[in-house]
Amino acid sequence: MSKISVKNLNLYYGDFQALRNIDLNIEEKKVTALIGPSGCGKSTFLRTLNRMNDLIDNVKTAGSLCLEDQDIYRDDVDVVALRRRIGMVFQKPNPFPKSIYENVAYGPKRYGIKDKKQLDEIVERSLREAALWDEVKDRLDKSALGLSGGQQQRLCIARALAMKPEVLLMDEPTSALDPIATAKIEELIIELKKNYTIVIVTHSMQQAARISDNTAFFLMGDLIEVDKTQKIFTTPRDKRTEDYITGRFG
Ligand SMILES: Nc1ncnc2c1ncn2[C@@H]1O[C@H](COP(=O)(O)OP(=O)(O)OP(=O)(O)O)[C@@H](O)[C@H]1O
Repeated sequence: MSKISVKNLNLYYGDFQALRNIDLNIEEKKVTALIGPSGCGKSTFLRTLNRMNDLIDNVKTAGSLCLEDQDIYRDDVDVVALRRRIGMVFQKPNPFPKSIYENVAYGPKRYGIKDKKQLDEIVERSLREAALWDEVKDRLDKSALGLSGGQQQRLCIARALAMKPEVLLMDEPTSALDPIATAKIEELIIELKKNYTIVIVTHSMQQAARISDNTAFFLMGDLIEVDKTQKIFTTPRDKRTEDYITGRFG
């Protein structure tokens, strides 16, 4: 089933067209990987899904993007509520300079949850879901900045999960991490897809092959091909996809 369906999406930064006629369905409770050479529009596309591009000046978006049956670009959409349903994790772990507890409790508190017991429960659930609880449960009041890079990234995932999103967008979430921390995040992503729909931008084709169900290949603003990951990496339909995955460019 499609969680998000994108039809005829075009996006411009001023006069520059960064995405052209994109049609793509994001399947529910699956991992969709976005791959392609630098500058092809992967991050731009990812940001259209929760309207993060709205924050950039001079962006024009046309086409239709639906989260289930809701058109997310309608004028009356509450963008804050939308971003609550579609959370985001960035390339570089970006915890707040606050305690581990406060990082996770921050969003729920802003949404008006004040009850300490309820916040405790959200913090524990989110940290458990992000496979971080056992490592931090005895130092919840310590600064998040004292965690390792991989732990910080799992904390950022916990922070997103605290808002009970339905979709998680991840923009190269492991590119700043070592192989062991990367493996932990990959395991976590595979676990999380039981409950969440995940869209991940990655430069690593090995990573896309390891963790994703579907893969979309972008090239210079066009979506060249989208299919089951297995198919993309074994028998792609388009010569350009084949050239990219066999390392002929990129
Ligand atoms: N804020 C912006 N203003 C103008 N042009 C932009 C902006 N952000 C991105 N672009 C341009 O849009 C195109 C797509 O960029 P985008 O960052 O989406 O690509 P990408 O595939 O994610 O690249 P990378 O893998 O290097 O992160 C590029 O040509 C880029 O220079």
